[in-house]
Amino acid sequence: MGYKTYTCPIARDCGGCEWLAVPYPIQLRRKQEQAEGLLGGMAKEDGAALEPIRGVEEPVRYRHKAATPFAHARGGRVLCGFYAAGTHRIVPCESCLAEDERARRILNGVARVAERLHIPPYDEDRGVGVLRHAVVRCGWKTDDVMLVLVTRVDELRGVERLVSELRAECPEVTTIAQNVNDRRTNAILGRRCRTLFGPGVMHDELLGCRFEIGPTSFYQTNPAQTEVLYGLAIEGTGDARRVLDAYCGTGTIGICAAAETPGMQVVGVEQVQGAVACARRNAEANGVADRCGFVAADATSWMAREGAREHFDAVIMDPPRAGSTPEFLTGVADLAPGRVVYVSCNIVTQTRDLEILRVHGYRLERVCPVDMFPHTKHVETVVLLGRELEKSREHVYLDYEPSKEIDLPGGATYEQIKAYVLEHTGLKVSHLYIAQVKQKHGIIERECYNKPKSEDAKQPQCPPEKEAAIEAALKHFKMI
Ligand SMILES: C[S@@+](CC[C@H](N)C(=O)[O-])C[C@H]1O[C@@H](n2cnc3c(N)ncnc32)[C@H](O)[C@@H]1O
Repeated sequence: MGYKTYTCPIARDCGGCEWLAVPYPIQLRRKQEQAEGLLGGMAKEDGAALEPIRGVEEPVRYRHKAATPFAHARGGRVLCGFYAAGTHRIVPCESCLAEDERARRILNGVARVAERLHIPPYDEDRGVGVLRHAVVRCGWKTDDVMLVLVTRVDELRGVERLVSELRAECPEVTTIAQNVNDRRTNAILGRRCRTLFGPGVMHDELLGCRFEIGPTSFYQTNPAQTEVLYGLAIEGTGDARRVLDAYCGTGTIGICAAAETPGMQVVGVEQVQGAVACARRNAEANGVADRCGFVAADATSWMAREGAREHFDAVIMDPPRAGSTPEFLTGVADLAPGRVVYVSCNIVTQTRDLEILRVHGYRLERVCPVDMFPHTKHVETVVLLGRELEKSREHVYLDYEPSKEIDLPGGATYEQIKAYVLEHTGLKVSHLYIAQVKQKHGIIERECYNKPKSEDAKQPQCPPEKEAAIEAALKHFKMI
């Protein structure tokens, strides 16, 4: 076929690049099909464009973060590398073509130093030993390199010697942190950190903004494709003035959006305290602190407590693989932003969550897959949703005034009525039909919702079974 393919001496054993032998254009086609398989039906129903996947020119050296576990080997040797697919057997690796060249060299250097200084690797079966993992992150637009040593215990004997040997072995490293993970879990990082050398943080740049990254902060692994991903997300906010950046990490998307859009205000919500502290410093460093605020909280609890009182024109959400929660998504729908941009690294949970937003009147407008991890089956997607209500307002209800509706004692919003009818009868009812039934019962006056664009503009009449379903909902919400 003439396609370039890549080889790796440990490809057979290492579980990392499962599609390495597949030519890159075919990998992209498979990912496109994966996105179409899960999101295609919804996109078609909503009339949204499922755009071609954004791939890369040269699918190598794209990972700027790399990690290794450690294990004992005969003769006091310390092993590091990748776990063989589906096992906890370590496959040593000299150089990985997916990673920044510095990363593996540094991780192997850590193993050599641990061996020399007799620092025992963690034994996960017995829960003993000290050194669990090392994580290295290399700057894309900077020369910063952060090394994080993950240990089972706080105390590191001979720490000064350890640091000086690591610096001699890995001169590229600009900061070293220790992270303590004392839990018997597969999660790499624990909660406690301390700086062993250098500033304890590193910096990198995305879309012209400079970001501080801490040892436990989430920061995208593939920075070049992150710019593509963020560009799509920012484009998706349209002309929004006030934006919620939910699951914001170190504030990267919101800060890039605010830096690009004069006057835009951003509220970021993130559960990792350290990442929020970085986000605040990042907003300062990029001159947008007066327009960007960050809250350390679980997104769902924040939405229930504070979010419900806010107004946003657009919501960007970028949750972890597990996706969001029904409570958060319902909270978003209640806030009724004109646009929702859902960035995801797991289309399965994204599809589940999008269904909830659709029940509340949101419709897919664009679906953009992005390849963040060549040679793997992972695909990231940016889905842009608009509010059906906005469209109907524009097209049918020129004089619609939501405040009159929402202010009614015991009243429910149009979206709540629609959701109730759908849940109890399976019928989809439009804003217009609800308005007609409300008018029939004297809840609203004609002038406030229904002014045809022209004399001959057609208004379909609510069919009897939908009228009965809407009346049941109005009774349920004690509106009639
Ligand atoms: C996929 S990352 C996205 C971060 C950021 N948007 C970026 O591009 O760097 C998901 C983020 O959600 C945070 N997170 C996970 N669960 C959360 C929750 N329940 N509430 C708030 N943030 C959460 C994680 O700590 C992580 O920073």
